[in-house]
Amino acid sequence: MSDTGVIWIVDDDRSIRWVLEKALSGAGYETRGFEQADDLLEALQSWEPAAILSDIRMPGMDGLTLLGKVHELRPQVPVIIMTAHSDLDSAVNAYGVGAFEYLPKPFDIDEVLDQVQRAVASRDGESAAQREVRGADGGIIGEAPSMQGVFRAIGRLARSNISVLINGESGTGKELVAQALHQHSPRAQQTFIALNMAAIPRELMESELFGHEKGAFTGAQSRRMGRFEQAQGGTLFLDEIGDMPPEAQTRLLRVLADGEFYRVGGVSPIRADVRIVAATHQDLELLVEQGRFREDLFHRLNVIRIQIPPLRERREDIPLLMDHFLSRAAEELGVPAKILRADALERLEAFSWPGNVRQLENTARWLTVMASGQEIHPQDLPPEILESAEAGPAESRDAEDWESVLGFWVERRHAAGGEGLMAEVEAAMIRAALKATAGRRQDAARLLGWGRNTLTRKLKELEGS
Ligand SMILES: Nc1ncnc2c1ncn2[C@@H]1O[C@H](COP(=O)(O)OP(=O)(O)OP(=O)(O)O)[C@@H](O)[C@H]1O
Repeated sequence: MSDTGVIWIVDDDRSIRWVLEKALSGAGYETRGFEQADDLLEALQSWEPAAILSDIRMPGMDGLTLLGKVHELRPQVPVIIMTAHSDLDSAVNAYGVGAFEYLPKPFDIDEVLDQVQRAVASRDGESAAQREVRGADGGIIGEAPSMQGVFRAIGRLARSNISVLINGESGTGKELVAQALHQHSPRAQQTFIALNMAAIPRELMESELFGHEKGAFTGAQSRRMGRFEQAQGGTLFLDEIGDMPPEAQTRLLRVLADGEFYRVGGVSPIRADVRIVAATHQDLELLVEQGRFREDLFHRLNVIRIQIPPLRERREDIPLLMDHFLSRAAEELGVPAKILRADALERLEAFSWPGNVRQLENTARWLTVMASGQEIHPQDLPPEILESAEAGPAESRDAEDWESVLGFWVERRHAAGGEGLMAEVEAAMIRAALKATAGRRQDAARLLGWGRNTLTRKLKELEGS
């Protein structure tokens, strides 16, 4: 029998059931509440609801087990999983066994209504039970509401091939999100290739992307496959897309429009079956306005946008992330994981993390090596964190202390078995000098005490490395 238009809610928490029932009936749905998954399953033998909203953790049968059983019995019924344990794992687990949506608690009522509406509408389309079963990967940590938005976007995009543009500061996890998009896509079994536009010398960009035929240009001694060809059937992650030179932008646009490309010097077109995920820390709209990025390409890439917030805007994730990285660092080094004292954690939570999660990860490694005891005290923290707390924002800090900061860095690298530090220092100096001179090479060279040719040569070496 059909229970058409009726939304079933299963949650052991009576108040949650009540809130949902009120909201849904206010929106014109009939509802039926269940305290336990078993009762719902029994009713499902004789009735078929329009959709099911299920809690993930309940006494007796949990939400994901219920989900599996619902799909055996009534594969066409969409299920929305609600959970307070809001990480990507449970979301992806839910998608993997065919959930329609994933709703982290505490939820917004409008969002619940929106999802229920879409779940009901989806019944006319593809059956939720036909969703591919995929394993959970975990990996991305985040309980902050802004990260939940990111996870939901990954979940929603799971079955699609559309282009995605990821925005976020350096070290916020753009590549990780791109990988998750790939892993949860129908292309998961194919290749994921990551390419950083800022790291490829301009003159080699086209050949890197599309490959070349033998003799296409001086130095092209043999035919070479480009990244597009390598990623065939899979996903190509184009990081720092804002740094793509104009000629390459034009070619990329043509590939996206035509679905085919030519190797440099090639005459026969090659079909491009590649999903593009692009990322940037820059404001692409602004680059478009300034005429530095093609507007048509921007629109092609910007079908779906995922914005990853900087770590300082999701400080509530710092304890979780720190825990995760401390245990990982300990595992890598084969030592017991250090324990962070509450006062040390407070300092970490107050820090601005300009290098975002990457900086936090490095700090966890550093602490694992450098903190003398098993517990991490505030005084064990790296100087940049201690000093920033004492002296306020980076701008107001005494610029003369760079030598001591450098000293600490060298010590830490030495303790971690580091080598070849000068190359890193030189690269950092070059970047800093170019930043300080707004990219004017002549001025940067003078600042560094080099001739312009030396700087150009060093930059070439850096690009090639
Ligand atoms: N939410 C997260 N949970 C766990 N690890 C994370 C998270 N975000 C980032 N990381 C880790 O931080 C490091 C930096 O992440 P990633 O390389 O994805 O950043 P990015 O934004 O692509 O940086 P860039 O723009 O500099 O290339 C990686 O080691 C990644 O595994």
